[in-house]
Amino acid sequence: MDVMRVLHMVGGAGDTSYASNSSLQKIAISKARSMVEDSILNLYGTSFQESLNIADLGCSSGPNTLLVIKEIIDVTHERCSQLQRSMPELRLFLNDLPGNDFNTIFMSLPAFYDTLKEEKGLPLGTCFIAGVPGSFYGRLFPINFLDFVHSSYSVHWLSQVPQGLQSDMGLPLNKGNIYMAKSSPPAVFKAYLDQFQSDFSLFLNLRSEEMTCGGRMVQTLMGRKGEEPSSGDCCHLWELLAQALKGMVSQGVIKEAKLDSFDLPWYTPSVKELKAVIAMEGSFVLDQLQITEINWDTNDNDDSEYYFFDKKASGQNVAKYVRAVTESLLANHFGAEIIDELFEKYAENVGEHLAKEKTKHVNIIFSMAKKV
Ligand SMILES: C[S@@+](CC[C@H](N)C(=O)[O-])C[C@H]1O[C@@H](n2cnc3c(N)ncnc32)[C@H](O)[C@@H]1O
Repeated sequence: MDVMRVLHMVGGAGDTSYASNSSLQKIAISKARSMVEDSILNLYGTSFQESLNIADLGCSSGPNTLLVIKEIIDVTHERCSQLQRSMPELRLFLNDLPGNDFNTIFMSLPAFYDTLKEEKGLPLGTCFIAGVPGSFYGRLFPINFLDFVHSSYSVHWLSQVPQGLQSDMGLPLNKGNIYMAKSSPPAVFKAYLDQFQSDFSLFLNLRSEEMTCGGRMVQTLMGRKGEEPSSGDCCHLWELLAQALKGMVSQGVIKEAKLDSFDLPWYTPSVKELKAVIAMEGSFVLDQLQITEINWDTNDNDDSEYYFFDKKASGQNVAKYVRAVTESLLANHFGAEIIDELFEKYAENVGEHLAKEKTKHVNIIFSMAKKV
């Protein structure tokens, strides 16, 4: 599968779109806010440049896309007001793969510029927003260009399904699974880790070329707390999806060989694995790093005493946001006609699981500066 060509979040604003089903990622963005603020203040508060070039990598389309941009504009604006300086010109670049729904973003820009003017008194000509289609596993910007890079929930996507998931005879090694699972053989864990190390190292190397010395980066990735590669906090979500697919194999809706040849281009690193790649690649100094957790059921994240668990509603909530991010890959491999049924089964599996055990996603948020 050519991941860079096939992968895209469900576009538009319909019931199954990413725009309507990205509450998980919205919570993740809010958890990284203080690190973004610190990085921008560090960057701008010492240099007072006339312009800042800023990129959001893997911006997708929907409310979150402009949320991050608004946060960056707000913090720069507040800082300038405190210092009684005029705003630098902000050049904001929204990057995603070419299949991303950039049209929806572009159509929302006039209203966004109006909001900036009404809320902040920022006239047109203070912020320039542009789309940059392309893979962040390739060069996207000129040399020494970017002052700040942000990326949330994107770099855990690998550039390709790892090589090495087949035996020498070409037989699938990860039979019945779609990601690293407890029943996966060691070669599968190795193949996934190798791919992550090579992709993340390439990502850092490319950004180090594009970023200015002292330029800053803030990233949020889904990760795992422990070193055990198939631990529940990162893999169970996919084991339940594999279970739903297996059910469809038993019913004869999907061929077993089709399931055996599908693996997700995705990796949830541990902090140790992440730090090792940053150190080995060598272009960046790690500044802050934090682990946060978000309940799978995103309606249950404000610790409200008024939250009542509803197995069906919780299962459907999780299934909707998982569908919004994986539908393009699954439909490409298994056919679009299985998707509705698959996610009905998946919602049931997730509901059953959550009835037994409240489960959380693990996020690693970190900030780095490019070495001078
Ligand atoms: C789950 S979305 C996150 C979107 C947004 N940052 C948010 O937090 O809501 C992940 C995005 O990363 C993008 N992505 C994955 N691999 C990419 C790559 N190699 N280059 C650029 N974008 C990529 C996907 O297309 C998708 O839009």
